[in-house]
Amino acid sequence: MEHQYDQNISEYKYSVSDLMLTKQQRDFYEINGYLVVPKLIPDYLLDRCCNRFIELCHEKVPQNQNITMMKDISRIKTGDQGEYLYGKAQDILWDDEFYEYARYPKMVDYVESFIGPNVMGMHSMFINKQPDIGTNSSRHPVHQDLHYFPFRPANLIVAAWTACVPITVNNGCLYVLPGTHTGDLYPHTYPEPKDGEINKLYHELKTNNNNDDPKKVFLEMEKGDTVFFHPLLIHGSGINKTQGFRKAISVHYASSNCNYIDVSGTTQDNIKNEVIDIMAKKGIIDVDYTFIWKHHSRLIRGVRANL
Ligand SMILES: O=C(O)CCC(=O)C(=O)O
Ligand SMILES: [Fe+2]
Repeated sequence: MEHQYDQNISEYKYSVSDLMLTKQQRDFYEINGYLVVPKLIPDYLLDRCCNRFIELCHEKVPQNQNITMMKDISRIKTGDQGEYLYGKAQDILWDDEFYEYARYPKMVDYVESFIGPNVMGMHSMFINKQPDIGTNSSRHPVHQDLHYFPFRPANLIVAAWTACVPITVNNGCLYVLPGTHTGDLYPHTYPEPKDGEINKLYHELKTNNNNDDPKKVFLEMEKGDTVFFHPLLIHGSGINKTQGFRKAISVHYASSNCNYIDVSGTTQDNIKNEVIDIMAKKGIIDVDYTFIWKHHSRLIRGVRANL
């Protein structure tokens, strides 16, 4: 199929083509920095991902798959096990079940509309937000994803995030600040301890005046609904006030035509050093930040260029 890539000749800045997007959807993304597509991913595929996550909570993770199982900080202390202990599976692109999500053709068609034909999966996770036990650790503080990424340009990066169960304000849905993708990348750091316990690497926007921002939009979603969002969009998620598990799966895609950048001396220095320290503790030493990203990413469609 011939696709029209009109990046240079159109007024569009944050999307490269109309392959999957109606004019209305494309305009919405350009203005707001996110787009919800209802019922994009079929239930059977999400059920398989949920089952795989539960399996991984109880079994040894295969060595060849790169997956990191992350425990919720509050649950480590309570001695909980299984789904109550693990809040996240990270770097899931080499697992057959999760990969079916990441490569789901209709979703990648949308991704291609935002970033073009050479699609890399850069960052991936299955998120299991457990019931909060009063420590606030189930919240995800307000942030911009670009803080974590040592590659540019930002406009050739897009996240896909899919609800695996019905997600509401009550169980900690995503919230977004529409239009913030047109701004800068801001400094991030750990939230104040008074705000409760916080999981490793969950940095927060430093100038956090956004909590009472009237523009905060809560994205309540049905199972299978998928939100695409720009890496500068300010977003986060609240605590899970229910007794159920709020499950979601996400992949952050980038065009392989992006380039790695050295983030030393920038606002991203803190996250870079923290990730390198974590790697060193795992015995992976003398690697730079971009090596880690090269190692975790996977080509999904098109050709691998620079990343
Ligand atoms: O699922 C959440 O609560 C937050 C996820 C998130 O920030 C992301 O996928 O970029
Ligand atoms: Fe995020």
